[in-house]
Amino acid sequence: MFLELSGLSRSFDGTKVIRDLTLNVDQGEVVCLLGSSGCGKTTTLRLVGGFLAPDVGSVRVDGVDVTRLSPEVRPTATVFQSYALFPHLTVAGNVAYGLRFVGVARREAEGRVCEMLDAVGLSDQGDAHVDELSGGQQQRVALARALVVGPKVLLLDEPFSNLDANLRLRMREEVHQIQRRFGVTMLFVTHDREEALAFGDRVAIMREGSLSQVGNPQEVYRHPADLYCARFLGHVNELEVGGRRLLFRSEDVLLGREGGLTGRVTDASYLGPIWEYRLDVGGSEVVARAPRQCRYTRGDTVPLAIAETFSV
Ligand SMILES: Nc1ncnc2c1ncn2[C@@H]1O[C@H](COP(=O)(O)OP(=O)(O)OP(=O)(O)O)[C@@H](O)[C@H]1O
Repeated sequence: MFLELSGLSRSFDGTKVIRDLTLNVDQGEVVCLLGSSGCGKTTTLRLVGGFLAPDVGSVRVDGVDVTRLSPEVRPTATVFQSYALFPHLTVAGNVAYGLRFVGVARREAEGRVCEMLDAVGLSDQGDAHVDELSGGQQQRVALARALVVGPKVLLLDEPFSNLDANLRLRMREEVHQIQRRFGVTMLFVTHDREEALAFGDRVAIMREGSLSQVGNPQEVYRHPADLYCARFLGHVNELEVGGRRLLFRSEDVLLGREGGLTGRVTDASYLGPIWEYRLDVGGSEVVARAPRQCRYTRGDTVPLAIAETFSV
């Protein structure tokens, strides 16, 4: 394994925040660390980046134990939520900054800065000051600054959280392209389930300082380890049918299809590409997501079938 987190634990003021966390990441793989606020995602990233030391456990990168190394000498680079750019330096100055500590000759440094600015689409902004840039551009500078040192592992802490929804999607795609181009191994922190599913080769679901499930997006979504993981990734319907408890996703409810069940529509919300319905099915609430063409209104009685269930 390329990045190995083994049995990491860390307490603050006597409270255990990270509990015996183990995670292995392949070379070139993107793993998204997904969890609710306060579950320990940033602390985990700081342990990997060297900004914090674990009480117990180790971090290895490419076979080397880096647990006691400081951030500057670790083969990792971090993109923080706040970008942490230097306002008094130009775009190129910010990108070049990291190279000062790794003893790269001036000419080579200039070449690498140019290459990185090109990779993030900022070739013509090298002389600009960072406070003249938009949020998305600042994000690109932060990414270029992290990549310029040629890290073996790139750590990203909610890098898109300050961007609006459209830019967020665009930056996600751009970072994905850059990741593929450089083949860099990534640990990516987010609390956004869609972002984790779309971005990660694997998703690691974190809860109260440890990992509840690690798997590829389809695995964690379709075969959740437990109800917590299932609910974290989307709405879970629970229905007693013939003495059995069925668990199923809202998009697996087929409205208008004869399946032995009937529901009464209690609410309908238009979400753009789809409608979301709430139905009363024999006294239980069922949430259904259906294409635009599938149109019902409150009070309608609708036959329904369930396409797929899952168990935990
Ligand atoms: N330096 C610190 N001193 C004391 N407590 C800390 C410190 N850093 C983190 N914590 C606590 O550890 C817990 C986990 O924090 P962490 O920032 O890792 O969570 P998170 O999952 O990244 O949350 P968010 O999504 O809100 O950023 C929280 O209860 C936090 O208050």
